[in-house]
Amino acid sequence: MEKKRIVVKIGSSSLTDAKGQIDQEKLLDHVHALAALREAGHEVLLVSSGAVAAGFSRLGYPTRPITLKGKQAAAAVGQSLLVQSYIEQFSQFHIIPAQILLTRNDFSKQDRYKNAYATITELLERGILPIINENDTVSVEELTFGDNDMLSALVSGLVHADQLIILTDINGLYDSNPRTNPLAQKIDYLPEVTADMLTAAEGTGSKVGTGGMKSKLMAAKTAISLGVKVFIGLGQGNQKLLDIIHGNGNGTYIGKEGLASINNSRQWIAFHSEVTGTIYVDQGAEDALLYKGKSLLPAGVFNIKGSFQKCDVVEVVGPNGLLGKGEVLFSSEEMKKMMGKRSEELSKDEVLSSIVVIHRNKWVKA
Ligand SMILES: Nc1ncnc2c1ncn2[C@@H]1O[C@H](COP(=O)(O)OP(=O)(O)O)[C@@H](O)[C@H]1O
Ligand SMILES: N[C@@H](CCC(=O)OP(=O)(O)O)C(=O)O
Repeated sequence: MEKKRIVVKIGSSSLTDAKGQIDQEKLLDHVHALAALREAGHEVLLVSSGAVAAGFSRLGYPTRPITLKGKQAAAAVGQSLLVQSYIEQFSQFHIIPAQILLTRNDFSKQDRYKNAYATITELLERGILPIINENDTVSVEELTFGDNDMLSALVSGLVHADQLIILTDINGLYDSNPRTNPLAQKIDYLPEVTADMLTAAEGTGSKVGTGGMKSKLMAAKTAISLGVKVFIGLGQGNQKLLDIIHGNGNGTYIGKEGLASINNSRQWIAFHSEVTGTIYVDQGAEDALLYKGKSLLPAGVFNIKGSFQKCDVVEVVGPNGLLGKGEVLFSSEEMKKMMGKRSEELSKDEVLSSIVVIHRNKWVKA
């Protein structure tokens, strides 16, 4: 049997009740299934929502709070209750969980991103089961992942998972919301996430969850572009996750077979980096970058905008518009002196150790 790396995301509605209590029976069902997946030899990471939903009633809120401070306070209480339940339930299977709380900044700063990867890999190598959630108590609205569906997609890419399983309270994607349209048809397989599908998934989800089906589909789109196939749906009993990875799950499978994984440098540039400048290139450079798989050389650059440092990420614009993003090997000041010059002229300059502006391994197409 081939050992797989699986990320399982469990939504609030699959862990808690509407009154704001952890549903221990539901949680135990998930724990059983996660343990069975490991027992079968697979590596497992869990992205668990439910902190706000598990915490709000203890603070005296009648429903899930809507203010930022209310959600953060509820998450602070609920996260520890959740992890306490996981530790207790996993102990029956001799599985040691590790709590990892991430913020958007942990992805956008490259050193933190690399560090998160190293730590998670170390935990997996030592047989620990990482339980990941957003660090809700310190995340501010503009700096969040949006929801845990997107967090789970980004985590799947980071760890090069074979599959992302999003467990929710409905058996997959329908062509319109089945809670409001009794004629809605279930979709068993989706090769890719289209704009039409995103429209079909509009509408709010449960009272305790956040994003509804649309946020799951947007996450699926991201996971697929990171090379990870996705399942969205539900199941019951300890075999449910094994059934899902064997193609017998009750839900929607998304993504074609044989998706290519993307290395972490490229993932970081494409999805997490902050762009600090723009480089304008001519037709020859556009062809080299887009169709010939080559690095960008100074001769093809005719203008730059913004102030950037070596190793910053910049956008590259060609005669036909935005081409992509890449890690630049010279600062904007150095670039001003270099642009338009042919490599032979530049290599005479001993100050410059390299004449590549953006290396092809640190470049991603738009
Ligand atoms: N096209 C659709 N297909 C399936 N579910 C949909 C669709 N549009 C909206 N939904 C809603 O999305 C809900 C799942 O999202 P949500 O409650 O946020 O789950 P979770 O808490 O698991 O993240 C479903 O219960 C359903 O009401
Ligand atoms: N970090 C939040 C996640 C909220 C969230 O995305 O919930 P869900 O839509 O149920 O996955 C929490 O733990 O409550």
